[in-house]
Amino acid sequence: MQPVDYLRISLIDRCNFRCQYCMPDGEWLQSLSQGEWLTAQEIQSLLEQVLIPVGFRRFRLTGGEPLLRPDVVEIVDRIAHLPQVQDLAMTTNGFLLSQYCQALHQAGLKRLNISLDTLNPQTFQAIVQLQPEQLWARVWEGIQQAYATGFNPLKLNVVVIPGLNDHEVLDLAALTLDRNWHVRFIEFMPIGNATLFTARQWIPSQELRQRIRDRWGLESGQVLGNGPADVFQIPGAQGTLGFISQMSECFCDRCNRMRLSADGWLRPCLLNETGQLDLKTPLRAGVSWGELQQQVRDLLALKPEINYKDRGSGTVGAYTRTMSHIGG
Ligand SMILES: Nc1nc2c(ncn2[C@@H]2O[C@H](COP(=O)(O)OP(=O)(O)OP(=O)(O)O)[C@@H](O)[C@H]2O)c(=O)[nH]1
Ligand SMILES: C[S@@+](CC[C@H](N)C(=O)[O-])C[C@H]1O[C@@H](n2cnc3c(N)ncnc32)[C@H](O)[C@@H]1O
Ligand code: SF4
Ligand code: SF4
Repeated sequence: MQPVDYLRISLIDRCNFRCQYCMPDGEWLQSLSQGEWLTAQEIQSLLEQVLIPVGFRRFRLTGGEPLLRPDVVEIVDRIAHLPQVQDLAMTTNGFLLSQYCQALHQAGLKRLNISLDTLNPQTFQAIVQLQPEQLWARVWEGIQQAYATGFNPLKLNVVVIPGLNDHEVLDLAALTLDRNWHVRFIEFMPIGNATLFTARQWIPSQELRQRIRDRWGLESGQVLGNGPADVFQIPGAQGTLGFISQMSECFCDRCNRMRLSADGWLRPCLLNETGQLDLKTPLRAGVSWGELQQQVRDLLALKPEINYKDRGSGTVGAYTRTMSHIGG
């Protein structure tokens, strides 16, 4: 078993996009109120006093959209300065990146993964389900600025949806030819929008690799990361290609992570609801750090049994929390 030392922290459950694959169809999502969020100080205390002592060392800030959190730079600064932290990264939709990338970098954020499912502005509007033009251009500008600011490696996440953006796989892969960017293709998972998942299904990474291999050839590659991507490279390209293949090649037996939600629930698995632990209520009630550490150690001991394969054991009907709530 892998050591579980990677924590994905959701800073906020709200988002300024409504990506088709992430949000339930036509359903209004109830958001947490600001008072329900862990504060910046509470996140720092939980890390320093509970989660780092039980072994977490690598952290990723996500959401919802983490850049909607007003104190995001302060949170980065607090985490980056904890001496035991070995890696601090963020996953964002990039819309507010131009505005924030300098401050985030100065505060100590090292790596960024940015969602970019298409190179076509109209397809982008259809995916994020928002009307204003210039959305794609603004995200593209954010990516360029983040790269210029020095975020390295800079990764782009593409959820591949049959009939929606799969015809762009070669164009997206081509971004890595002359840029040191790392494009990752993610198999659509059955969380977020069940209707879309049932209608469209997913494309196995193996099939995408074959398309790329037929065009340019493909060899194994390497890039810094803590996640489940299998990394390849077009021969001679500056960047790499990653494939995140939960559906075709379940990677649960190498799972190294847990998630902390914006309202302080520690969750052992993205796709299985078993074992979630409320840390905020006892924290606010003054329960001792030692007691909280013990509760997390007990959950870590159960973690190998809580995974996608065994999801039926913990999930009744549909998932009660979506990707944006859990922290994807
Ligand atoms: N099933 C499953 N999918 C995951 C998990 N972690 C990440 N993913 C998928 O991988 C995608 C990309 O994750 P990112 O937020 O970019 O982070 P990462 O791949 O862990 O990051 P690196 O440290 O750069 O490797 C997510 O959107 C999910 O679709 C996980 O624990 N389980
Ligand atoms: C939930 S988002 C949160 C961070 C940020 N808002 C963003 O989009 O990058 C994190 C990641 O989850 C991925 N994601 C969301 N729903 C998914 C699904 N049903 N299957 C696979 N990946 C999904 C997104 O593409 C994104 O890369
Ligand atoms: S949380 Fe991320 S993936 Fe989900 S709707 Fe927002 S931008 Fe899209
Ligand atoms: S589905 Fe659960 S156990 Fe499997 S890799 Fe993702 S978080 Fe880990």
